[in-house]
Amino acid sequence: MHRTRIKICGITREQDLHAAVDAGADALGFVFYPKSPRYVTPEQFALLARALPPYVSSVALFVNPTLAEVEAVVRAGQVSLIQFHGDETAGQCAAIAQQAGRPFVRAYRVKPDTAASDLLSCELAYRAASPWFSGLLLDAYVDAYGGAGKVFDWSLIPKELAPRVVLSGGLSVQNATDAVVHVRPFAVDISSGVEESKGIKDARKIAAFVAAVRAADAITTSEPHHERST
Ligand SMILES: O=C(O)c1ccccc1NCC(=O)[C@H](O)[C@H](O)COP(=O)(O)O
Repeated sequence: MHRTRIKICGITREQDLHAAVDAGADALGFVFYPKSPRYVTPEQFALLARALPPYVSSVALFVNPTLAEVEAVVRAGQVSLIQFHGDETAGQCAAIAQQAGRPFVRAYRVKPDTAASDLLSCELAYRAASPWFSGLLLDAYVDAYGGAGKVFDWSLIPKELAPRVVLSGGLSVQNATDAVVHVRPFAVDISSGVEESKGIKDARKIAAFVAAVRAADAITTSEPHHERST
């Protein structure tokens, strides 16, 4: 049975970390962008990371970081993966990931006029730039670097790319089935859709989202690929 990986992003409290782990999340995201309402300091992360159980990945999110900023987080607590959300070039991501000794995901903010070839060539360029490149996270292009709760047009995602991407941007329990059944991404990522307020997660929304994704996985396992509705 296909199992869509799930990342719950923007964790700021230990109770929310436990809620996400208990619900069955595969990865937790921690935001190190000071302007974000979900920002945690390396010191806060150090305490949160000690509560992570084995085999749950921790993803450290940055916007145009220096190597020193990334290394401070990697030293503070267990970081499985770096996620770049700013205007970093492939070379900058590669250099920081190499120095930090961590794989990385490149966030790509999809515009209405983004072509399939843009996404495919971006993935190719990053794969060529670094053995530490893990994949693309596709998010909506809005006036924020991330965490905006906005959906982009999923029909822009090339079918051959979908199984390798993290689908992000405005996901919720309401659109989780559509996302999994019609896009069939490797993973989904959610922040706003499981919050009671920015940075404060709602355990019931987390559990409902994970359950919806798992139910959709059961559908895709039993049925051929559906044409996308959006
Ligand atoms: O979440 C933030 O506040 C944030 C700030 C700056 C850069 C990235 C940020 N989040 C990145 C994520 O991976 C979010 O989960 C992703 O953008 C989806 O967010 P949402 O649309 O709210 O589910």
